[in-house]
Amino acid sequence: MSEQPNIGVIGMGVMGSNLALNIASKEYYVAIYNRSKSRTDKIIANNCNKNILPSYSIEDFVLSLVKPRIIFIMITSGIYVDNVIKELSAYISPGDVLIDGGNSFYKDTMRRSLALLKKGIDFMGLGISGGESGALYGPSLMPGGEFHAYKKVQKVLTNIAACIDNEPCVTYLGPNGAGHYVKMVHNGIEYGEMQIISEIYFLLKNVFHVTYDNLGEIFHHWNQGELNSYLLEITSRIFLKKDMDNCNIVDYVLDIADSKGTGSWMVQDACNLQVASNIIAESVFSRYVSMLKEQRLTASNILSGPEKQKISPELRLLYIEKARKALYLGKIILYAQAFHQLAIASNKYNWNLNFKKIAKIFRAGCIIRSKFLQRIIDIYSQNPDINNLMLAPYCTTIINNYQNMLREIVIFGIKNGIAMPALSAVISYYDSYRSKVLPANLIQAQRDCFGAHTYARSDRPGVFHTCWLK
Ligand SMILES: NC(=O)C1=CN([C@@H]2O[C@H](COP(=O)(O)OP(=O)(O)OC[C@H]3O[C@@H](n4cnc5c(N)ncnc54)[C@H](OP(=O)(O)O)[C@@H]3O)[C@@H](O)[C@H]2O)C=CC1
Ligand SMILES: O=C(CO)[C@H](O)[C@H](O)COP(=O)(O)O
Repeated sequence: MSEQPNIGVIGMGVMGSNLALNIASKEYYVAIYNRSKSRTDKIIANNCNKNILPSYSIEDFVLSLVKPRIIFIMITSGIYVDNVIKELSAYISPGDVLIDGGNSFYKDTMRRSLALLKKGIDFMGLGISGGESGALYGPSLMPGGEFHAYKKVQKVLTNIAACIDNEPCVTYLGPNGAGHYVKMVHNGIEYGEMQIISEIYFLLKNVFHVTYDNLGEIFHHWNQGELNSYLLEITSRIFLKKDMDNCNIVDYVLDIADSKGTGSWMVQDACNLQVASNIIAESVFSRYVSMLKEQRLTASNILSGPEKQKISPELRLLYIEKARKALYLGKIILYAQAFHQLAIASNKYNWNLNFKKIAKIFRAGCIIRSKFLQRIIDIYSQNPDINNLMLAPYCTTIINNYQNMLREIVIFGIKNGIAMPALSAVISYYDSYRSKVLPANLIQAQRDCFGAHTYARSDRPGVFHTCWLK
């Protein structure tokens, strides 16, 4: 080990502290710095035998590191990252590498890369997934930046990343904002999966009267098959978690979902790219509706819904299996949308994203790790240029077998007054995507009628305008 730290980490919150410990555990000497001293002191007090050197000013922190310096910035995203970069700029030197490992907006990363490149500083936007245990034991890493900068940090990233089948869950993704874009899409998928799982849970609980204990068992059972995923696994365990009075804690968790921005960025970006990521949009909007708790309480006493159906035990069993299939189908179409958005963004920004490699680094360490990712890898191995994952033979077979179950589940939810925004979005997107003809002809005619926007015809080439009201 060198006498001076060779890696630095700024930000000793959940992610930064665990990442620093992970790096230190791989025989690096790590310098740490946190805005508030107390967090730094806590890390040092709890890890006195580790290769960690605390600093209490940015200047001391930077000057403690051997050149070329590798500095991870692990702080709250937004303007704070600009402020920290500004503070660092007074002490760092050309050739040093700054790595922003937070959930930064990819356009901020593009801007920061360009500005720092002019000063000879390499900047990488690094998506990190895995939460606190991932950061500590091995996350999935999504690096974007100049390739020569990646080469400087490749070893440490490879050493700290999760590993599966002897392959580290890190790969160079592309220049500037590519890494943070992929992380944003990862989070969009995370939102979508959490939402469709929640819709299924809510239907089973409120219409089929499945208890939390049974939900835990059912989800655990589902997790043994094609639906296997980290999110399903933690969900089954959440259902079963009891407090001291033997009550299921989840029952007492307030139904207001928070969000920190990545989901809404993905949806805003989908609109900018004109990509129909409606499942993720509904997942984001559902969190916003959940925030209207007071209004919902008032409305629940004023606005009526349907009577809930009475369910026989046989029907209950039948529908639980249909729900499993609806969930898997929802997941497949969610991924189809997310990877489509990635493809369009990759073209727009010339990132040349490799979708097979992206699916590979999602397989371990990260929040969306699941069995289905191997299917995606197989699909892109066979056809790297596939337009939409739904068109791959594996997905087509599942879709054709399961689509009626999804319909039944969504109809069942609607009939019983249970909102299913994301799963409804899945079936609507699916039906639109497979339609030879859509009602867009009428929209074009309306646009031409009120705004003389013109239209194309299906029977002959040209641009047309009609005086519709004369
Ligand atoms: N938690 C998670 O599961 C994941 C989080 N991320 C991302 O990683 C980043 C860090 O998240 P996390 O560790 O959870 O956050 P925490 O809230 O646990 O910690 C935030 C850290 O940022 C520092 N900070 C905040 N504002 C400033 C500022 N103005 N100047 C300097 N430092 C500041 C805090 O310092 P202080 O102690 O002084 O307040 C603290 O060290 C975020 O971008 C987050 O989105 C990415 C993947 C997963
Ligand atoms: O990046 C993450 C996981 O991958 C973070 O946990 C992020 O905070 C999750 O997003 P949100 O807080 O909006 O639910």
